[in-house]
Amino acid sequence: MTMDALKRQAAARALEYVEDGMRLGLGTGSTARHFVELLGERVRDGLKVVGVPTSEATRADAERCGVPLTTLDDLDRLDLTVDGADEIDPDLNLTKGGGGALLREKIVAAASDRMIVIADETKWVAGLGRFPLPIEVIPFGLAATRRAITEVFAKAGVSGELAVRKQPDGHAFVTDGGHWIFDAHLGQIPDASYLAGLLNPIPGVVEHGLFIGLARVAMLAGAEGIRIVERP
Ligand SMILES: O=C(CO)[C@H](O)[C@H](O)COP(=O)(O)O
Repeated sequence: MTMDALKRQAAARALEYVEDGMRLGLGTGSTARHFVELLGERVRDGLKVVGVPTSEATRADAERCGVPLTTLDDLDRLDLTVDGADEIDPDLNLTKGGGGALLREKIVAAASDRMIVIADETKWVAGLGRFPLPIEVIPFGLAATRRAITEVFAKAGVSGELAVRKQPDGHAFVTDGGHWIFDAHLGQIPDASYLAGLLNPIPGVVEHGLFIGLARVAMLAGAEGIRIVERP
């Protein structure tokens, strides 16, 4: 089975948790796109839901699939968010932001009663850090922000290259919020929760890709079928 087919299987399983009338957070990335497409099929069959997209890309996908949309300006709470991840550890802490949507993804996940993460089994890791950690920053004062991040890395016992994310044309990648992203190549993060707490207050850091305690359930698709892991 292809990786794409596995992602679609995980998305299909998450769809079983969607009920009529739900307010949904719609994640970003190739796995979340499968969920949006399958949700669109259910909407065409009469399911009544409303979604909040976590990126302009997901907004476009949802509109194409006929999923009714709203915003967190109009709603202050969601029932369920379904999103992908770049890494998932046994406590269901996540690394997210490979697609650059971490800020809206975290706002939407935090506003949801429940977050289900959908992925293929390759995203399951014993500990976070192999995937470069995205850190969304304000472009103003970049060198000072970089220095402050490096200092908290030392405090958290991690180190590695901190690279501004680039587009294929060499220009800086710009998020939907108009910010830049540092990708931190750390290799391993011994205490992701501690590092998250150190990164949060740095001026210039808008958000980072450590999602601690947000996901409640993970649906992991592999050759043997779907494995469902609930947060301990
Ligand atoms: O965090 C994300 C986007 O910001 C995605 O959920 C993450 O990158 C996983 O993407 P994919 O499903 O394409 O592997």
